[in-house]
Amino acid sequence: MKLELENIHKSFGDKKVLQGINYTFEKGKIYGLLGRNGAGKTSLFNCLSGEIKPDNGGAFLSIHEVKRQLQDEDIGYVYSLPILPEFLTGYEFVKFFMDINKEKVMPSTAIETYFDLIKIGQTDRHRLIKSYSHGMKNKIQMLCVIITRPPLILLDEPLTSFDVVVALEIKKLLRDMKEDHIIIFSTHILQLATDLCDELVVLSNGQLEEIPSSTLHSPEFEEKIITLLKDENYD
Ligand SMILES: Nc1ncnc2c1ncn2[C@@H]1O[C@H](COP(=O)(O)OP(=O)(O)OP(=O)(O)O)[C@@H](O)[C@H]1O
Repeated sequence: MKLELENIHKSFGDKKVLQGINYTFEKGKIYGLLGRNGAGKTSLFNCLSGEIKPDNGGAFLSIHEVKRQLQDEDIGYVYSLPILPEFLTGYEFVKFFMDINKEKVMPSTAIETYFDLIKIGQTDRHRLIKSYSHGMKNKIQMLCVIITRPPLILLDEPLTSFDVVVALEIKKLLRDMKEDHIIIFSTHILQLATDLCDELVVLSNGQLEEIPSSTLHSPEFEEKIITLLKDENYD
């Protein structure tokens, strides 16, 4: 399975954010997406998820050599600012989510098991989402991805809001899931990127550039990334 991005452009007014994104992501790998503040990482994710429409270009999923347009249901997106119904309890929301995705939920997995996995305790699962911390809301979003297991998983800066125990758990889970999924996550934390990712791509000046995997664990890695990111043009 491959995700092929072809010539994606996006501008907001005069600001050219994405200027011809061409890249092929493959299943079996976790990709780290790096870029400076305002480089366009969230815009790229939003173009893929259909939140915003690119001005040009498109995204395609190839499964067993059959290529088709990427569709909403192919994507699990964990937003950096979680969007959840605040008037429901965590339990009510997850139950609802499992009900509407009945055909994708593993029948043997109970809702309680999912909450145990993300370490939201008995009392908290029955509290309103509006009272949840940022990290707890992110855990619920992450759970939605875990429940439906879509082929493409986009994670916008999620792990930084998890406590160390959950972050470790989620990292393990992502490593297990990568065999059957394309996982792309954006982060500003270089150590997390090198620790978790098989490939790193940098979004700079509106384009995606791959960092050779040989550099990933080399002593010059940090310096090379900083140099690359410093090249970003600002206007
Ligand atoms: N809806 C919008 N309207 C106007 N400008 C936008 C909109 N969305 C994003 N931008 C602009 O596009 C640029 C890229 O923003 P984006 O959020 O994609 O960057 P990012 O790489 O995710 O940044 P960060 O690392 O700070 O989260 C920024 O200059 C931002 O102000």
